[in-house]
Amino acid sequence: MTVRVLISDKMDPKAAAIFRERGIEVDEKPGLTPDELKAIIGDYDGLAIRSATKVTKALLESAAKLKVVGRAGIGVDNVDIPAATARGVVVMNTPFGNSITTAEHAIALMFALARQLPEADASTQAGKWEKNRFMGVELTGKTLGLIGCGNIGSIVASRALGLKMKVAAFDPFLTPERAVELGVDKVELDELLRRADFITLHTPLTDQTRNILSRENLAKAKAGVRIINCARGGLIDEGALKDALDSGHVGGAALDVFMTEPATASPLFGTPGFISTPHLGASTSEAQVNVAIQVAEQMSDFLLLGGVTNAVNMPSLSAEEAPRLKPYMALAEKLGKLVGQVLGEGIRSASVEVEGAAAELNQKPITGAVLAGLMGSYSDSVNMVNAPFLAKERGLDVREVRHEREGDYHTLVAVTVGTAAGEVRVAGTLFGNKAPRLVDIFGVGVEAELTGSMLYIVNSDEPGFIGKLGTVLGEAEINIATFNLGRRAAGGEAVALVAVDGDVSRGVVAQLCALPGVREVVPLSF
Ligand SMILES: NC(=O)C1=CN([C@@H]2O[C@H](COP(=O)(O)OP(=O)(O)OC[C@H]3O[C@@H](n4cnc5c(N)ncnc54)[C@H](O)[C@@H]3O)[C@@H](O)[C@H]2O)C=CC1
Ligand SMILES: O=C(O)C(=O)COP(=O)(O)O
Repeated sequence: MTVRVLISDKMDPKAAAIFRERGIEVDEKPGLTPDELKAIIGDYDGLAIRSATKVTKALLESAAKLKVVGRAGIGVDNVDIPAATARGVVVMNTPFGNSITTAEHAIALMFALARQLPEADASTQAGKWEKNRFMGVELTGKTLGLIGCGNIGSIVASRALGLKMKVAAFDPFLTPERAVELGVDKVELDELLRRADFITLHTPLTDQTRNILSRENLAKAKAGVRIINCARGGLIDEGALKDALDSGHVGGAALDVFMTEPATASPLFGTPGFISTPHLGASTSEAQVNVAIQVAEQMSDFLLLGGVTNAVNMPSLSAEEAPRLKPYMALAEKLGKLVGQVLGEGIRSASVEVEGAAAELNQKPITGAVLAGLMGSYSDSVNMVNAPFLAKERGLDVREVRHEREGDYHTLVAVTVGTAAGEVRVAGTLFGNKAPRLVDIFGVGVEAELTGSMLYIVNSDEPGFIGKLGTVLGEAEINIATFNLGRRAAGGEAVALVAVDGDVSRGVVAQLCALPGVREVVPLSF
């Protein structure tokens, strides 16, 4: 089957080359309007983007085949992650490929502010030679306030320390040990504002960081502070920044990113002390090659092998692990599907146990597959990506249990599902490490392949039942492919799992239900 990827932003040609090498069809169409993109997105399994493409809920609704969005870069605020997750689309980024480059841009802007480089350049090239106009400040000994001390922030810190600056960092997730290791002072925001001669922002745009340099916080900053933003527009109140530059409270500001991009008009433009670049933080040839290669490899691994790296809405699964896990995920999904179809609605909890060889594997994808199977019976669009999210949304209590020891089987996945009526358990193993087999259904030992169209029948263990069942199916011209029987005790409750060719109509199900001793008949499909 042809796998197709669309690259909808300007990307290094290495990305397209990798997709092609790996047998994926690729179209490069940077600069489409949202409507143009919406019109064609339905043809693609993968979408590779940078910051210009907006992956909105409306776009995702037209993306019937889409399985993965790959961001060649870090920030994913241009992707509606909840909407992608709800539709089962994996979103991945490349969290390190452009961090040095972006940190260097922040440092470049800091120098540009300290020595008014853009203005001095423009004036000199205009033939003015204004040597006395451009008095700068030294960086040595000054305090740099970092808001956000993650990958980029910590690279900026190490460069600034090399420039003999003092570094104070505000980052609620920065541990005191890491701060010591980086050589930065971990401080609260107010202290940073009070102390910093330069402030640089390196947080994602979230509800907590939006407007973090608000009018009020700008007012708290040290007089003459110089501000750099190479992270995201929206972190600074641009109107308040303009006023603070005009009043001289802020001595200079350099923005690479803006609230609205492309920023072709802004009240800040032309303000003395203001410098801007058009979201160039990641734009070096080195960084663009890094992120292009990485995103194409990650997306190809996912589309071709099921490997998941750097997903922001799903646990990782290496391309090496994926083939080993594949049969387990098939087994897990079948077990989930079985219980989901037999119980229908009303599931409150699910516990996924792995035992023996299965316990050596990454359990998250196995649990995801169980949940996808379990909930797939009441929604068509459930998959491994959105199943854990949907389970949480439905208030399902999900547990994972790992037993290193081997039981009766060398490998086992068991699923216990709770409803208001109590708990039921099914378990399965892999024959030859690849073929999924059900070995326990609600406490009854069986050995059944879960495949195609099946019937789950509970009846009292009485002579003659199998003959009557065969007659009803035969008269309806339904061929029995395999027949599995198990029972709790002789003469007690028996369970039959019958694989049949073709679908079983409601009428036939009703006839089966009417047979003497039959307690339950559920048509299943795998
Ligand atoms: N201008 C450009 O071209 C580029 C911009 N970026 C932006 O830079 C941002 C940072 O990138 P990385 O350092 O790689 O991300 P990261 O995830 O490694 O670091 C972000 C840091 O922000 C901290 N943080 C989160 N909420 C915070 C809060 N409320 N207050 C203070 N700190 C908070 C986190 O704890 C984390 O340490 C990205 O999210 C992206 O938006 C990234 C690359 C290029
Ligand atoms: O990686 C990021 O977060 C960036 O902001 C880089 O954006 P870009 O890929 O240059 O549009």
